[in-house]
Amino acid sequence: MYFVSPNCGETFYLRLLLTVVRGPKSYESLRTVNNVIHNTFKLACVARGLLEDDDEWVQCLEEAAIMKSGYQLRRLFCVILTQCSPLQPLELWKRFSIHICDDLAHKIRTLFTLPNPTEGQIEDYGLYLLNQMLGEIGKSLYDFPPMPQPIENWSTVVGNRLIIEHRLLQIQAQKADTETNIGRLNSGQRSAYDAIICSVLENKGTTFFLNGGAGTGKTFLYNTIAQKCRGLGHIVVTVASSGIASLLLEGGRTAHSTFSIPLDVLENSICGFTKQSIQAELLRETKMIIWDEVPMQHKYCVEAVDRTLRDIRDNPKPFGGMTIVLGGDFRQILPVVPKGVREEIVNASLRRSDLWDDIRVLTLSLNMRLNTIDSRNADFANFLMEALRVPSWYVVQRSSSWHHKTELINDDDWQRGGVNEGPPCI
Ligand SMILES: Nc1ncnc2c1ncn2[C@@H]1O[C@H](COP(=O)(O)OP(=O)(O)OP(=O)(O)O)[C@@H](O)[C@H]1O
Repeated sequence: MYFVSPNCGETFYLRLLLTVVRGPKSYESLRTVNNVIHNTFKLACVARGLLEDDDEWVQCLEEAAIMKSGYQLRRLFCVILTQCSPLQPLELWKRFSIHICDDLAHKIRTLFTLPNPTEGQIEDYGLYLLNQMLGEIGKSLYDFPPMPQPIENWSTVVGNRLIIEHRLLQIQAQKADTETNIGRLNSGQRSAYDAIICSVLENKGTTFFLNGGAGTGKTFLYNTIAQKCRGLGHIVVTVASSGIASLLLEGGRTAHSTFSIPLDVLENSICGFTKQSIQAELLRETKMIIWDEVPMQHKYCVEAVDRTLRDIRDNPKPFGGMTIVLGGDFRQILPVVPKGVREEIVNASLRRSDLWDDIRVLTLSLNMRLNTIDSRNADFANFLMEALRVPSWYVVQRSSSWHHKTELINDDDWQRGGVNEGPPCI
């Protein structure tokens, strides 16, 4: 018998019935249980006790509703629909829609200037957003009967939802006290800030690499720059290579989800969205991209984004002529190359990319996390920096062929943009 995935809906339930009903003469006879003709194969399966109930998903949503936001619950509901084949999705929706849509009254008031949205409108907008999320993975609410469809065509009012999300960030930035944060920048952060803001305001399209060890205030600077530019009405896309780091950035997402970077990225890969998509429209409107923790990303990921931006913005300059702030610390995690040897890992680094030649490096060196007024803290911070810069001075050498110079983080090397022989860096 052919394999049918549980995601195939009625076809799956038909197949399930065919495995248990003896000698069926018609589709109707398959749907008949105890002389009752059921409307769908799924209901016939339920009547035969072939399916489990949705208790598991009820418990999951009940627990999530206590601590998750409306957006996170919509994502979870989307996963439950697409991956878990709930028996009665409509019942789940009816039971939890109030939680799943709990942020939407505010959104409708802000986006559509509708002062008092009704419960029906809120739920309808929730269905619209759910449908959008399903659309990202090639599904729609039609695939999960009897889930209702959104009645209102919110897209004509909303436009590009990604751009709208950024407009909300701009409104927040305009209310924030950006000037106070700018005033708090130390001299290294301030000169980096000036260079980046100058590139944005004068449309220079420079690509920067903000280099700094742990605690040197990179995240603080990213957020200050993003806030300033958003306050001026520009769109700033903030991403990080890991989900945890993206949470520290205002409006941050992972680079993979924002740019739809393929999981198996290759030398000539491009991002997984078309020139007509809403992502492309957002990136054409974007003034600057801030990308944290780039050293842990394979250089092909950054190159794929560069290639895609040149294409969708019809501009042959690096990253389509947009100001880009890449950042991170080459002393921290390097790209993961499955079963890769040292050369392969080093080769996968951004520093081995052709893009590196066009990158302007800005360096932060003052550790802002430690209270350096206490000299013991300062000494410890310096020790850590040294241990990471020249690890072989602090560990027993395994081979005489190892040198004191470290790869990727060697000072001379920064000037030349090349990579020396030496032990793997931490
Ligand atoms: N100019 C500043 N004024 C006041 N506090 C600052 C300043 N810069 C950074 N900080 C604070 O110092 C701490 C470390 O900064 P941040 O997290 O930005 O460093 P980082 O370089 O991103 O570190 P990591 O690489 O570990 O993520 C944070 O608590 C941050 O709020």
